[in-house]
Amino acid sequence: MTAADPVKVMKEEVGKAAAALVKSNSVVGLGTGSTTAYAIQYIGERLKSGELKDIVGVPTSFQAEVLAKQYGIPLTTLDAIAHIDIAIDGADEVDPQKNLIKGGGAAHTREKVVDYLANQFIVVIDAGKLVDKLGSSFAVPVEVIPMAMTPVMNAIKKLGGKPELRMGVRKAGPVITDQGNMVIDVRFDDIPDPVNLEKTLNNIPGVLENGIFVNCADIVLIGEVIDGKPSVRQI
Ligand SMILES: O=C[C@H](O)[C@H](O)[C@H](O)COP(=O)(O)O
Repeated sequence: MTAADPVKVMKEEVGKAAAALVKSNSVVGLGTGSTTAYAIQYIGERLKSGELKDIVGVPTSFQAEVLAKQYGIPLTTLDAIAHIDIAIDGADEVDPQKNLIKGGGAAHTREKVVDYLANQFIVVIDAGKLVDKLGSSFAVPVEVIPMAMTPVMNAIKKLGGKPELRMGVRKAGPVITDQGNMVIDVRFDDIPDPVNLEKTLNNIPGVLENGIFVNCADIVLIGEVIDGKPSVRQI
């Protein structure tokens, strides 16, 4: 028998813990990525068992929509609801102030809309996503409309960033987002002020949204494996 992949174990454990926080009669923001996928699965299982009743989900991506349908979670749109009670979403980096970099799956634009609207935003990560400073291991994803790609890249270079157009895997050419745009991944040697950088990037004409999320995460659930045993702690 092969040993379970510890990262997968952490993701499943933390996804399950987040799913347990969802209450009946609530509107749930459904995030994107491999960690949130477990939360969606366990929300579906709680619905199926009758433990959870009358919830509707607001998906943050085509991936979340497909998974929600697969696990029997009824869906709605932002036009049909007055609020979101809880959103569950992953992250690529989390700093001690609970600022995030998101967008490893190119879904950060819709995620930002849904996660910021939620009364409670729960972030689900494995312990490897914790960093002392944002940008230390992950580039900042920037969604850009295709005709503005070159001027946006030039503007980013002037800010000291190193932009790289995200290319598809098993697809020739760039990654195309759910909105039909492209993603530029930007490496910064240092991000001393994430609040300011988020605004500065979004002010470049042609940028739709970037993956820096500040002042929005309420709880970060961290999946860990300690002495071979999976556990979840929160900050
Ligand atoms: O665009 C994708 C999202 O921001 C994801 O939530 C993020 O990349 C984390 O994904 P994962 O849980 O697969 O590491």
